[in-house]
Parts: sequence; structure tokens; C-alpha cells
Amino acid sequence: MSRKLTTRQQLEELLDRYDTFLFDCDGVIWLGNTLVSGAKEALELLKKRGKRLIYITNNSMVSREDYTKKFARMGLSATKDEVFSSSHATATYLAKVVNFPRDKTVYYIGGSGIKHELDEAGIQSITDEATTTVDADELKLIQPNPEVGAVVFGLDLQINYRKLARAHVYLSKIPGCLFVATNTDTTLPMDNNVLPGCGSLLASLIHSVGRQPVVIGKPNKTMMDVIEAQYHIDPKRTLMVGDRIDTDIEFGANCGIDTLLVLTGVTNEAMANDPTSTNPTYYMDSIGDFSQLTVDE
Ligand SMILES: O=C(O)[C@H](O)[C@H](O)COP(=O)(O)O
Ligand SMILES: [Mg+2]
Repeated sequence: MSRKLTTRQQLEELLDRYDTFLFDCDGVIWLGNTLVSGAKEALELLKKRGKRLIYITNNSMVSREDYTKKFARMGLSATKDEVFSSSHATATYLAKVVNFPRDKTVYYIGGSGIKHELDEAGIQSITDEATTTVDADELKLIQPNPEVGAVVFGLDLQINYRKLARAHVYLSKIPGCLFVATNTDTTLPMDNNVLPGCGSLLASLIHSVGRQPVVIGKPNKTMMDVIEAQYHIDPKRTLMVGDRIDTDIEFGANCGIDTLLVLTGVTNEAMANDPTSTNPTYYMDSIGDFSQLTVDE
């Protein structure tokens, strides 16, 4: 059974128990380009209390570098070393786990984050434009490209049939072509809408090629492996804060760390205690509620 945190005493006890806070981004700190009310103050308060904040997002559309610029645009501050995205984890997986051959290239569907992180990892990549309409004649020209050694799929707001067709041909006809997905979130919480997420777009390619990809993002431990390559993490003193049960909360459970679910993203209160899914250690309406800790300060 998950405990709802509502009082100052409960929040003070929480801060006594944990030194490191792993923060999910979409649905926790912001919704699209809209800051969650009180999020800025909450992060500042935790820093003031000497807590270590690490940001861990399944959103692969932008690189860590670009994420630090988004933090700045939102009036927040985060260094590149404090941000871990699924695009970065995917590039790290290909470079360090797979040891992806440097004479091969990656065909990716997704945003600039995938390209920039692959570049930084020294891995060549290509994709397709989405600016022109797709006609049947060009589809006849799609052939397996022997230089391609992997297809990487990430959230792509410019997805189109050309990209799916090329990925389908590469995955179906290039022997040994790896299939890697940055994450499988079914929905994307935006400013005033919940929209189709990476996992929902990925499903069409999985369906057509009849293959499951290696998935990098939360709830898989790969993201924690990448963090632990940079930081010492004491699981007993670390708290994962997220808005999605099947990624953030399950990630915490997989990594043996406690979890705090917030209801500002894709999950409502009834889901917090659903006996059929992983329950968080705690839940609260919003990280903005940390503001109770500043009362009478
Ligand atoms: O569809 C997606 O890719 C996800 O909804 C989105 O990127 C999740 O990001 P997070 O909540 O892990 O910051
Ligand atoms: Mg989220």
C-alpha cells in the first residue's frame, strides 16, 4: 500500500531518509513547455537542504546538452552531468555494451537528441527527411543498406511512412541488424494534453517486422548502469520521483530504490494503489507540495 504524503512532518521525514533524488522530467517538473506549479521552488529547496538531484528522462528527442538549455529556458538550472536521457543511454549502450562497429552506421527514427548523442559517442547515423510527401515510386527504391548495422527508434514528432518503410526493410532484410528502442512510454504528457508516446509509435514497426527491440529507457536498469558509471548511488538513500508507474515506479523497483509517484503527469490517485500494478513507496499530488517545508522558515 502506498503512503500519500500531505503533511510537513511527512516531508521532513522524507528528506531525512534520502540524500539523492532521481527526478523524472515530463509530467513531474514540466508538461511540455509549461513548468509544474511550485516545481522550481521544490528543486531549489531540495538543493538548499543539500540533496543531490539527478534528472532521468525517457524523452529521447533532445540531447543532454539541449536539456540543460530547456532547464534554463524554464528558469531552472541543471548541468549536462546531472541529466540522463534515453538518447544518451542508447548511445552509451551501442558504444560500450554492443561495441557497435565504427565502420557501420545507425538508421534512426527520432529527434536530434539521438543524432547528437550518437555523434558524441563516435557512432555514425542517418535518417530520412519528413518535409516532403511520400510517393509510391520512391518506395520501390528502398533497398537494404549494408552499411546499416542498427535501427534506433525514439519519439519522433516528424514520423512518416518513408521512415517506417526504410526501418522495416533494414530490420527485415539486413542480416544481424540490431533493433533498439529508446523507450516504450505509451503516452506523452504535454502542456494541456496527453498525446501518443514513443511506445505507441514504435508499436507499428514492431507489428510490421514481427520483432521486439532492445529497450533502453526506464523501467530498464540500463539507465541506472549509465548513472552509476558516473555517480556512487546508495540505493537505501536514493528516491526515484516520477509520474508513470510502468516506467518510473517500476524502474525504482528494478533498481531496489524507493519511489515517489506524483499525480501531475499521466497517473491518477486510483492508479497509485492499483493492486494489479507496482505501487510506489509514497505518492503526492505534486512536487510543488514540497513548498510546505518552507512554511515558517
Ligand atoms: O513518449 C515519450 O517518449 C515519453 O512520454 C516521454 O518522453 C517521457 O519522458 P519522461 O517522463 O521520462 O521525462
Ligand atoms: Mg514522466
